[in-house]
Amino acid sequence: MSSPRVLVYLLRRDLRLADNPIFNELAKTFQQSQHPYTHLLPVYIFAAQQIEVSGFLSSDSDRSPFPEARSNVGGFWRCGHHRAKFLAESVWDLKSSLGKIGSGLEVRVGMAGQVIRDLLDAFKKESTEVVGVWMTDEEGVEEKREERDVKKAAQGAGTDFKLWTDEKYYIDDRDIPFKNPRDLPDIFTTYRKKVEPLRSAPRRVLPTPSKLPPLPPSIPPQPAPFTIPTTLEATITTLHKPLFPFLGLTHPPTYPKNASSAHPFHGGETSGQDRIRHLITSGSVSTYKDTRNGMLGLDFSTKFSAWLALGCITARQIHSYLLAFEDGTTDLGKGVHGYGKGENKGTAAIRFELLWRDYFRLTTRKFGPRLFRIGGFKEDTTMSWKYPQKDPETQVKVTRFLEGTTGMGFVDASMRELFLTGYTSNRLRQNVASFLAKHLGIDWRIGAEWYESLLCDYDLSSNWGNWQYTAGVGNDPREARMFNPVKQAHDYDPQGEYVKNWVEELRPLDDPQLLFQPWKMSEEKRKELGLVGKEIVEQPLKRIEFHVGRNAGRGGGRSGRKGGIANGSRGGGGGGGGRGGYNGRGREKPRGQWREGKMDRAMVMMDGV
Ligand SMILES: Cc1cc2nc3c(=O)[nH]c(=O)nc-3n(C[C@H](O)[C@H](O)[C@H](O)COP(=O)(O)OP(=O)(O)OC[C@H]3O[C@@H](n4cnc5c(N)ncnc54)[C@H](O)[C@@H]3O)c2cc1C
Repeated sequence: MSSPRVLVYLLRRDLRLADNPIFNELAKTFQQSQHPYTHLLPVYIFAAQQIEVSGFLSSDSDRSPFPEARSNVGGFWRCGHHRAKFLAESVWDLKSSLGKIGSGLEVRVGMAGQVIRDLLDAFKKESTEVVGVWMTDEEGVEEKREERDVKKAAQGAGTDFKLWTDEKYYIDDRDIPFKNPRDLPDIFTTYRKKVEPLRSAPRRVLPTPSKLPPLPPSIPPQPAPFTIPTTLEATITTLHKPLFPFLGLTHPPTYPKNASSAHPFHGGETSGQDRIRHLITSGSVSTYKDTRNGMLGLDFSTKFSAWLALGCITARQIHSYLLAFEDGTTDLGKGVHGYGKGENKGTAAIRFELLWRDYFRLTTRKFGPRLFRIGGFKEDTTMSWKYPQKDPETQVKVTRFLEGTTGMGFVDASMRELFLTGYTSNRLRQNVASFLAKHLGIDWRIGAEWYESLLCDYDLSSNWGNWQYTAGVGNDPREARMFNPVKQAHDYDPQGEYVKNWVEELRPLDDPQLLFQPWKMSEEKRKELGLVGKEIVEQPLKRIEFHVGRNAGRGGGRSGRKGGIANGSRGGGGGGGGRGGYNGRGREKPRGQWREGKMDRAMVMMDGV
């Protein structure tokens, strides 16, 4: 038998078998009688700069050679418990799928360049030829550095290196209507118009391989001081070990009795695909536009984001399922509202949102490190931010913001939901970001970093781009936009069900006004509920005088807001018709009035537009 020729495929945020350009190429070449490699080694690395890996140390006396994976501004763990779990599940799901078609997946920890160097050295020692190292590209400063390091390691070992484009976005890179990233329009709508009609924009999905080259006969082990667990459960425990207790919070939110999570999903291509099929067969894709501003339940929005972020599914796969449903070309969804009837406002709205994701990714390509700077893409130095590191009062506010005890019911419920489930809806993300950046005037990057730590669906471009957008330093043409979290709560959570779900101590209250701003409670009520002395009641970080208008609350709640501002509104990133999008109906008249003590007059008080 001839000696093995190994190809290494370093997986990153492309954790899927289907519609994967590299696996597709490997499967195709492997079918040919002559192929340049005999074995394939798929490798996934828990990257030490982004995920704390000290839990993988072989013994308690070992020390990690890497600095702690903490964020720059707030010092938070960069990958918190929810995403660590979702990621481990995604890696293990792919490992299992690869195992079923004659391959497998090796897991490593460390810095990518070093891991590849160690691997190539070890193969060399046992005289195994490695013919190439392949990986897909990602936007982002660290990600680009990783690519350069891996390339250097491969070339240093005399091995070919190839960087592939991961085709997980809606519009294929080859079809973007400009070559130079600098030519990306600074306004989403301008970009959208260049790539419409969206329904015919994506390329076809690639076939799923049914057979891949085998793993090499001998695989070098993970070098000391780390040991790789052999089960999913052990991997999750290992990733979680350094993160507790409670990501550093002194008073972390506790799970309210019977609270329902909007994100009980598991990571991996298998569950991601199941989710797409579920939304088709339940008809949720057709109702999406009316429900997408909901906050409670599983299906008000697609929840595709976490799978998309890790590349477990691709945007064009979603598009292709939608096409089949709209055209009635498969039986999936047969009999369901909208089946075989062409594009409807729900399916069009999903495409529209997926394009936002593409767009934010392209802004990262255009602006590079400006993504993380306080002045944002705009390099705006005119805003005066409050920094917790410089001011103890701001530090206290930040802690209360993170723990969900600001006294602004809508914001607190969302921050608790985020901490406890790893998800919070787009509507809430906009309100939370606006509250931190515009009402409290605090360094918006604290919020972006906390989201990075906690969101299951954390995505570099969507997260930082949206935070910038809402903070007024990014790509929002109306930078003075500001959400009124009280009005938003009345509009989108008229009965206060969402706030009650997550802020348990307020559940006995019936009046939404008190749920949204508990400081409005009478002394008597405070005593009755045992809330005397509690910060959320006695020391709100913000008081907003808001008087409910005649129509407030109409049509809100779980099913979104029929006839309300939701249909024509969208704050930071993620659009709606009001910005010239699909089926926009424009903006509704404000239904309440609000006033705030020291509000910057230059700011426009927005109701969610
Ligand atoms: C401050 C802030 C931070 C955010 N951080 C992230 C993040 O880290 N990762 C992330 O995927 N999204 C982020 N978003 C965007 C959006 O909130 C989520 O994509 C969405 O809530 C995920 O739920 P869903 O999949 O049910 O969305 P749906 O409403 O069902 O939308 C379908 C898909 O469209 C894309 N999408 C929708 N809205 C946006 C948007 N505004 N920007 C970019 N893509 C969008 C997502 O891929 C989403 O899965 C952020 C938004 C804000 C305001």
